[in-house]
Amino acid sequence: MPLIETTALEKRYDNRVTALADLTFAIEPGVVGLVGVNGAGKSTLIKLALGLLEPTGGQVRVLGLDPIADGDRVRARVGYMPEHDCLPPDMIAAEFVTHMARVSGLPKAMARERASETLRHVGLYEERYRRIGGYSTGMKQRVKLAQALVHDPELLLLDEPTNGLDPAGRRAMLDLVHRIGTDFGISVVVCSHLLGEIERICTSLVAIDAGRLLRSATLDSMTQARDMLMLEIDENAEALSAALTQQGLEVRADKRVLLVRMDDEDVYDRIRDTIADLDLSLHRLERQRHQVADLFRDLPEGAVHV
Ligand SMILES: Nc1ncnc2c1ncn2[C@@H]1O[C@H](COP(=O)(O)OP(=O)(O)OP(=O)(O)O)[C@@H](O)[C@H]1O
Repeated sequence: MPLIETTALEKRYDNRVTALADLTFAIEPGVVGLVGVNGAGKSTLIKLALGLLEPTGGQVRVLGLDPIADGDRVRARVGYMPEHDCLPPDMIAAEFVTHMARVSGLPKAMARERASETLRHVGLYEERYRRIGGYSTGMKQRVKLAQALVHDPELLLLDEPTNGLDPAGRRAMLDLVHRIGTDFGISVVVCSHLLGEIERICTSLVAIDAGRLLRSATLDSMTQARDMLMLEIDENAEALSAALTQQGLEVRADKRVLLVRMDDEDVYDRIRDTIADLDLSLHRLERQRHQVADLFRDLPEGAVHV
């Protein structure tokens, strides 16, 4: 079952601002990056998925449920980390996370135990009895993450979890998110306006711009299908290009350099055999792995920050 599935989803604010339009996609379990520049509609999508907002058109399903009609069931199975600072500065972290566990319906003793455990997972065990107001930005982000995790959800929705952090803090937060996905087996949707930052921890990506879908695909399908073999030969590149094209391979030629799409591993053998048949001498052969960011460069300028 998809984690989140939308069909022609639309959200207009005050009948004026169209935050999302005709958005149709389905994402499978894993760590999913939701990318788009500020204002693209990421937070709106998350709020629709939580049932905090109602669509003005189309529909959204979360774990197969309608977030408006089945709001309680969705909230029981989903954890949410909001983008902006929303923590009570005078509360002690352990008390706050325990309280959030109680709000989710856990009995008192279990809520306390889960709060300690969750604060340990996010790296705040030693500091758990300190006032939140005295925490650094990185520690506050971790408390927000802990309260989202405390009721042991199946799906975490994280709105810009690296907001306000320095580069080391951003890396640490993303490593933590990655571990939640791999070690605890919890699916995660992580919003970011920086594709390059989150691609390394994601199993799939959904990119939106001005409320519309740009792309939705798994990382594997994005990278593998786009790998190319770069080969350089001393002479007669045109003959080699023609022979490979005739075999159905996709070839781009630029003087002595050819780029051949790697559809499968036997492309290596076919190139080797063709070079031998034509009696050419190969100067260089290299596999060019495409960075995910490369695949977004052909999109409208500024649509996604890579
Ligand atoms: N409550 C609101 N009333 C009116 N317009 C809104 C409201 N909330 C968001 N918008 C508008 O909807 C659009 C999408 O906003 P949204 O916050 O979903 O984008 P975002 O991708 O999450 O960006 P950011 O990371 O800056 O929050 C923007 O044009 C924004 O100004």
